[in-house]
Formats: sequence, structure tokens, C-alpha cells
Amino acid sequence: MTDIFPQALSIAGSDSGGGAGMQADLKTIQERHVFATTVLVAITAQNTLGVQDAFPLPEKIIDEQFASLAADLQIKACKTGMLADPIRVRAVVRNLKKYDFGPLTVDPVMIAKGGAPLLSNDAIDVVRDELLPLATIVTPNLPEAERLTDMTIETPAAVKQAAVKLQQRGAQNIIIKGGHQEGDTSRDYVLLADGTDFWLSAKRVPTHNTHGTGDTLSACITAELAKGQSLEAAIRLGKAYVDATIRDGIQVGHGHGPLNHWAYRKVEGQNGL
Ligand SMILES: Nc1ncnc2c1ncn2[C@@H]1O[C@H](COP(=O)(O)OP(=O)(O)OP(=O)(O)O)[C@@H](O)[C@H]1O
Ligand SMILES: Cc1ncc(COP(=O)(O)O)c(N)n1
Repeated sequence: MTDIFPQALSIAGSDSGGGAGMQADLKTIQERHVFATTVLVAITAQNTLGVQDAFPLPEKIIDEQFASLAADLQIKACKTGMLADPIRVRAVVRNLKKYDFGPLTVDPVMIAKGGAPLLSNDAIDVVRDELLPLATIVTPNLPEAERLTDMTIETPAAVKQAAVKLQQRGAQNIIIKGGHQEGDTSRDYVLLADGTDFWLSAKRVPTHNTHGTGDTLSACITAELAKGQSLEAAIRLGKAYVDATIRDGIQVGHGHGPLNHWAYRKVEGQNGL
């Protein structure tokens, strides 16, 4: 008998433009040599210029996708992305409690780079109160961390305080991403369950082509967890992977362009990639 191949699950919205959401997850998980499966929660009509429309899927088909996967596949890690509204968040929570798909990475996607809401205001409290307690790791950007903690985060000390607050809300491990900061360096703060903490720094790339950075980071972490990597190794690999996709950019579309998901192949062997 051959070994079961590592399988990971993306629970997210579709970005027709291919740069973010489920498409970014699929590209990333595939590049990390893990078999990608999906539960589609919403469909967006989207390109690099913005989100033109969004359509959340009925609860029934969300439940059925989870049931189909649970009946057959051996998923070892999963992640959430765009969850749209309270009905969809609760449907996902219900299914994550019902089935074991391994460690859960929650990317609490709220607003697209172009400014369109991907999570309704009344769903934010549901994510905080019902989804965060299930999270092995939560990966907010700075504005998302502010909303989830009711804090203004303007200093490194406030970033650390927000991470502790997210742990108190039930998420075990935290990354607060610094992509939205000013300055020459993009710094992400990591707080692990055992209290270990560190910063992951990278020289900021002066580019508008950062559509899907958060999805890509969280999908890479999920893929590495599905392979059995430790959480810290998965986080460090995720950072190295997303950094390569931004640094070795491609030009697609006329707005916030997507990442180069195969860029790491050029730096393979470095930073564990
Ligand atoms: N211009 C940049 N140069 C280098 N690293 C960046 C840049 N922009 C973002 N990053 C890195 O990309 C990762 C994602 O961070 P970011 O804050 O952009 O997440 P996000 O807002 O959730 O992304 P998205 O919503 O686009 O999916 C982090 O590791 C961050 O440091
Ligand atoms: C379906 C979907 N999921 C997630 C994002 C976040 O990505 P970004 O903030 O880069 O627009 C998105 N735009 N669309």
C-alpha cells in the first residue's frame, strides 16, 4: 500500500480574477505539493480593479460539500477565507465542529484590497465569538486585528497586546500581519500558544501587486501543516513563500495585480522552501 498523500482544505470564496480567495489557496497548496480540496462558500465577480458582485451560496450546498469530503478524503489541515455573512460563518462553524479536518487556520478576511466588504459587519462578532475559539492559528492583518480586539493598533506594543487579546478570545496561535504598515520593512508578529513570540521581517516590495497576499500566506501554512510540519516551521515557510511571490512579481490586469505563485521555484532550497 502506498502512503496516503497529504490533503488540505480551503473553505473560502471564489475570486474570478484568479488572484485571491480560493484560487490563491489552490495555487499555493498545489505549489507546496499538497492535494487541495475546497468548500466554496461564496462566488465573487472580481478582477484586479475590484469586486463587482458577490453571491453567497445556500447553506445546504455548503453542508453537502463538507459531508462529501468527510465521507471520502483524509484531510490533515484546513483554512477559512471569505465567509460573507453570519449565516455562512455559522454554517462553517457547525461543520468544523462536526468533522475533523486537522489544524484550522482562520484568515479573518473582511475587506478586499480595493475596499469591497467580503464579510458583513454583523458577521464580525460571529467570527470573533464562534470561529476564533476553533482556530489553531488566526492570521489577521492590522485592520482585522483592530476590529477583532476593539483596539487601535499603532505601536509594536499594541500589536503584542492585541495578539494576547486574540489568544484570550480562544485562538491558540496568532500572526498579526504588517502588510498594511508604512515603512521600508513589512513586519509580522507571531505569538505561539506556549507564549513564544517573534517578529518576521521582510524588506517591503514597492508594488501594487499584492492581491491575495494574506490568502497565500495562510494557504501555505495550511499546506505545510497538512504535511506534518510543526506550526513554527509552517509559519516561517509561509512567510518565505509569500515573500517570494511578491518579490518576483508578474504583471496581470490594470489594478492591484496578483502574485507570482511559482516564484519560489527560483529560490528553492533557501529558507526551507
Ligand atoms: N509590499 C510588501 N512587501 C513585502 N511583504 C509584504 C508586502 N505586502 C504584504 N506583505 C506581506 O504579505 C503577507 C500578508 O500581509 P497583508 O497585511 O498584506 O495581508 P492581507 O491584508 O490579509 O492580504 P490580502 O487581504 O491581500 O490577502 C505578510 O507576511 C506581509 O508582511
Ligand atoms: C474571494 C476573495 N477572498 C479573499 C480576498 C482578499 O484578498 P485581497 O485583500 O488581496 O483583495 C478577495 N479579494 N476575494
